[in-house]
Amino acid sequence: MRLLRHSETGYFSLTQFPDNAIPPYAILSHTWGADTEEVTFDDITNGKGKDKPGCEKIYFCGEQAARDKLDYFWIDTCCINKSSDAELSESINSMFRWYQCAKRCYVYLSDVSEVEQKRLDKEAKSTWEGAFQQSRWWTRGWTLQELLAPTSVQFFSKEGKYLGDRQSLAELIQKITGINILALQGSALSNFETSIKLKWAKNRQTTREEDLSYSLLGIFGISMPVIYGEGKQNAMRRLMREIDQYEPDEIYVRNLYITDPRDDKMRIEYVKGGLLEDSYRWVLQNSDFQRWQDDRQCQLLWIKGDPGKGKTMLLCGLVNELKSMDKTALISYFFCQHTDARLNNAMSVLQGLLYMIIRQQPSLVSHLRRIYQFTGQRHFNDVNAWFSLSEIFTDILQDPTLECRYVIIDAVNECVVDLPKLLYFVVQKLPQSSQVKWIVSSRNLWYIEEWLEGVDTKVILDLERNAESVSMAVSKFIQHRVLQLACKKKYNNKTRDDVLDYLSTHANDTFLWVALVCKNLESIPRWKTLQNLNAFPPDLIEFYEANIAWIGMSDNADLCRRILSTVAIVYRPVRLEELSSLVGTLGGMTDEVESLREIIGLCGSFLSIRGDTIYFVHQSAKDFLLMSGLTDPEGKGGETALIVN
Ligand SMILES: Nc1ncnc2c1ncn2[C@@H]1O[C@H](COP(=O)(O)OP(=O)(O)OP(=O)(O)O)[C@@H](O)[C@H]1O
Repeated sequence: MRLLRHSETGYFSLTQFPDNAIPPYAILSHTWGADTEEVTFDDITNGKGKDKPGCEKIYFCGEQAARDKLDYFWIDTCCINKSSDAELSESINSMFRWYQCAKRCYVYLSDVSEVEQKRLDKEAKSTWEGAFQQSRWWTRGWTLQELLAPTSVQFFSKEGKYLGDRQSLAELIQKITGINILALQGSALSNFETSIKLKWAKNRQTTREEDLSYSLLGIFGISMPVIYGEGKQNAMRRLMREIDQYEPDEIYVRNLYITDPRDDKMRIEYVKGGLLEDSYRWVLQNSDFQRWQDDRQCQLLWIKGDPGKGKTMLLCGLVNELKSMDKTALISYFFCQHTDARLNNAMSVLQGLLYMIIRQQPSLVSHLRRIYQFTGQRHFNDVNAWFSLSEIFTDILQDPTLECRYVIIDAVNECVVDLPKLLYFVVQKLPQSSQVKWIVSSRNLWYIEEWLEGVDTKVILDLERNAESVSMAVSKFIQHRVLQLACKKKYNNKTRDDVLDYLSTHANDTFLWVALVCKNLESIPRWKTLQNLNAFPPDLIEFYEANIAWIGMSDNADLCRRILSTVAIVYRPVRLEELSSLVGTLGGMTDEVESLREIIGLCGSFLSIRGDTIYFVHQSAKDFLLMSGLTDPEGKGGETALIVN
């Protein structure tokens, strides 16, 4: 791959790197002007092209990359020597990967100007949105993969002003392109059907007609020779043939799909307010962790701790760390979640782990094919499904070509359906998978301990025994969150320091408590912060009790009580529209979804809404409601009453 960097002359120079030694780089996405306007490979090699209009975006990209501390960057106009057919063909087949591996992708929108818009419409609140939606960038063929392949896509106006990124603008981009929001949030493209991906590409244009097909190679994860001159139809026919060849096995993997744990990890990190490295990296220095990592005999690391001690976030961090320690290591993981019926049973765990392994090492699909080619989808649902899947998993674990080095299961205590089956599976598979290291996390529960007791090759990392490290991690979390709060709520220094001090002295080494208190402070007017601060009790249970009492005193106590008791006793997360009828039968109140949304906000320490679904902010909130006797299953007429006062 050939990369650009600033040269000593103040212009740019090109350096060729072998595939295994490519430095971190940024990449530009843009639309091409007329050929004469763009700076070419020859221009850069001969130090020319400075007066061409296309030079502006090269300067922009270089400067932005420097701001992001990246020395190198790539631009298609001048990093490919297009006079070489071989290089052009190789570049077209590599392009998706190049965008995928870039640290940052900058989308330079030459037809979106904040300044011009402001001049035209002084009243306009959103100065660029209209032009953004109309930009030519959305109509071009190649820009589809440039939007979807990179992990970080940032949009800039023609003045180089940052407009937002793919994540923050996801809803608007979905509206413009019709692309599924999950794909915009980074979900693997293999999760989307061929017809859907073809729909995303429909109505896009390319200068050369064959590029309509060539620009989709990476999106479908295939490669084929580039033959300019073959025409649009032939190129499309060849593309479809390649896709069809790959499809039959794809069906087996899709049938396996319950969830993509990579999406779950992204969602969990997002919902929990973002992963903070400073609050989990202590584990890398921990002697138990190091023993597990260094000693070949130690296969299982069991991370255990009380509610809200940061286990899930620790595992999210460990996935990242293990990946960056060994870039070739394949990791399969699963995050159990009691509140989600897709994520709370042993079968889903197995399917999720297998799905991740096969997605990353597609050749292993042969183990699935062997069993399922005669039976198809039904086999995944019948009474023997667990046993045949376990057999497939065992075969995969013993496959000499297996590249999977780590299997990680978070929160096994939240696997409420068939937990013994799952634990039996883990304990039994350990000796049969000597090249794989396992991590399991759970709360401190005797029945899990009983299951894992017999494993000789395990190391226990007990968070309660590492209280000092956890305490420091919580302190860093407090500092981070309070600074965020202070910034958002515009606290003065005294308020900020008082909040910091209060949280530090009362956190009791529990992340969750801090997270919940900060969430509450977010919804309190700035001037009431100190007044309300001392009302938060330091203990998690007390915290929930205080919140229940608080809800009890509010004008909407009855309504909140009904909602909390309904959501607590139903088996799966409730959708807003379902709740309206449930609560309606309880009290004949409004069934307006938006009103319900607001009312749910009043139960904020317990409930949150994602999309249209209501979740407990944390499992412990639900545990608290169910176990502390605040729900009364004997309630009248099948209702469950929550005693608030
Ligand atoms: N490293 C971290 N970065 C950012 N936030 C964190 C981190 N660790 C913990 N938190 C915060 O603390 C909260 C609780 O953490 P987490 O859910 O990981 O705890 P847990 O031990 O898995 O709890 P439980 O056993 O009850 O499931 C999270 O919602 C998050 O807000």
